[in-house]
Amino acid sequence: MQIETPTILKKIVARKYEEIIERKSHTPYGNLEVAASVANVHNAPRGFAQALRHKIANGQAGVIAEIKQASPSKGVLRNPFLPADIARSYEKGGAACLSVLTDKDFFQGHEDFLVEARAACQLPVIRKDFIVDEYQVLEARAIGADCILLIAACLSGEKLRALDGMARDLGMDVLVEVHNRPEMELALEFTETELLGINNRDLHTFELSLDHTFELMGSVPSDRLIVTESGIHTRDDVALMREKDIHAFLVGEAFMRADDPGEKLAELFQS
Ligand SMILES: O=P(O)(O)OC[C@@H](O)[C@@H](O)c1c[nH]c2ccccc12
Repeated sequence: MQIETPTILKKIVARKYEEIIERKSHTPYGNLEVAASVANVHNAPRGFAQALRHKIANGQAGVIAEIKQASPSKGVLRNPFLPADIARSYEKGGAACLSVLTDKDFFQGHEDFLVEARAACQLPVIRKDFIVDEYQVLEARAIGADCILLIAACLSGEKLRALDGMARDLGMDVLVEVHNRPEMELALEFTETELLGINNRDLHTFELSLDHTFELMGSVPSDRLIVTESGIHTRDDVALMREKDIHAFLVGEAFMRADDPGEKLAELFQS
């Protein structure tokens, strides 16, 4: 199946392929394999999906709290930006998991931010990046990631299958992100993912509508966990989702703009 790749995403992914070539010449695959097996001893996967399920089983929302300095649509979101402090604040505020942007060129992220954030708390962490190559999956585990994001809009079915399988072999969970029906079908056909992210942000236009989640949720098998992504800003947004039986959330901007991100999390999600 051929899926149209949105424009900004095209730009990001084109740059990503260049970046991967640079990285491969700097750190050979073999070195990363060693680093990944060391990580499996010293930074064993913390169970990302399990942490979400655990919160939800206790009647709470499962919140993946994002650590993101900037975004292409909103520019700089937080300054100063201290990943370890933010991680501790999120843990205190009741987050289930963390999401750390590692893309440099478009989100001002860095692998070090993931390492610092994870070391500062007990929470499982997803590497948030544009993953299109096995090298990045290995790299994710090498820096301690517990989960990776795979964006269906920039991957073929075969590539999705390969990257999903590799992440699982390394002990990580996978969050597959979709934002329309063909992408949803691709995710369900080619991956074994338990976690299906529905992005409320249209990657063509940056336009946001929580209706994306409602429109797509009906085609998700009941054994999967839907994560509603982007554009959650108020207690009303949260209540609306929970009324429709959506209990897992990925939230960035609303927390990043708050003085105390963890306090903001508690304010939005405490019942
Ligand atoms: O900041 P928001 O609107 O709360 O959104 C968080 C998250 O969903 C968003 O950062 C995101 C969703 N999918 C992505 C893919 C790549 C980079 C970023 C993202």
